[in-house]
Amino acid sequence: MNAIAFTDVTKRYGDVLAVDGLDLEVPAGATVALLGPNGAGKSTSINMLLGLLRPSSGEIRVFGEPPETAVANGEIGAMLQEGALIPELTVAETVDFVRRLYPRPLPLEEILRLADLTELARRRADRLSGGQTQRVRFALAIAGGPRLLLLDEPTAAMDVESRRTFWDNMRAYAARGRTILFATHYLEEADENADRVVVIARGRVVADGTAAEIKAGVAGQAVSFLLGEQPVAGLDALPGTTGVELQGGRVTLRTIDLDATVAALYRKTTLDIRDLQLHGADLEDAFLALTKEA
Ligand SMILES: Nc1ncnc2c1ncn2[C@@H]1O[C@H](COP(=O)(O)OP(=O)(O)OP(=O)(O)O)[C@@H](O)[C@H]1O
Repeated sequence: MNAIAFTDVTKRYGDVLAVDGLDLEVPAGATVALLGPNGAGKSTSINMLLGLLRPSSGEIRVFGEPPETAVANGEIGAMLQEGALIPELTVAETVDFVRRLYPRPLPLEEILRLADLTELARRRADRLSGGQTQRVRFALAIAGGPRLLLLDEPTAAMDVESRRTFWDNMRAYAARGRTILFATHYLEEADENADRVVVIARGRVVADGTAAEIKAGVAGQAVSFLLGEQPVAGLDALPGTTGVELQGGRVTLRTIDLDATVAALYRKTTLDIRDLQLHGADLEDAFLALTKEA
């Protein structure tokens, strides 16, 4: 069953086309990163999934239902970009207050444990650090035991240590078979924490797959080697090769098929090749190539 299905969804704000014919299906149990530059349409898509915005056209379903129904049934939890806590309440009081609003909440102790807040349970909300506040917001997002968890740039204000803890907590929740969609512009976060990365730019999906598939789909791979005085003529005809560069005796072949290029280099030439190095595209190269203005 699909947790999320967007079918040809468009969202306009006046003249601005924020989401442009978005088609996206996320099966139940997946952890998906929505990766895109500023203004790509990530927050708009998440707000539509929560029923906070209506699409201008197209259809959205969450577990087969309209978003409003899924929200009313406590199926969706969300951590959005803003949202203040009530300063006078303790962490435990805050979480307990919110969990009681849901039809099938998780037990309080379990929520505190999943969000790494057990030791801070009696701390007042206005005495928390930024990273601790984010953990409370995560706790509120999972309080109802949602089948679908939406996180809009959840680590934006966190330091390195808080981020690590946050993603550990997120993965522990995902491991219970829950579906997670998170928006980010951090490539490493998408790479490390999602089993699928959907790259969006200008309101459309421009790539969709595992991080490895997205990297492999971009012509950013290369092989380089030392050739000494031997001639470079003919190397541009090797399979997959898109360019040849020569610098200080080192030849670099750019390729869209690293395996084929390297195999042909050994099998189809008689060159004496030294110090062969392979250069894979990284996700950053792929992301920049995919999202740059057409
Ligand atoms: N309420 C609004 N009124 C008019 N335009 C809007 C509104 N909200 C968003 N937009 C525009 O819609 C486009 C998509 O914005 P959105 O916030 O969904 O992108 P995003 O991918 O979440 O960006 P960011 O990473 O910066 O949060 C942008 O061009 C933005 O300026």
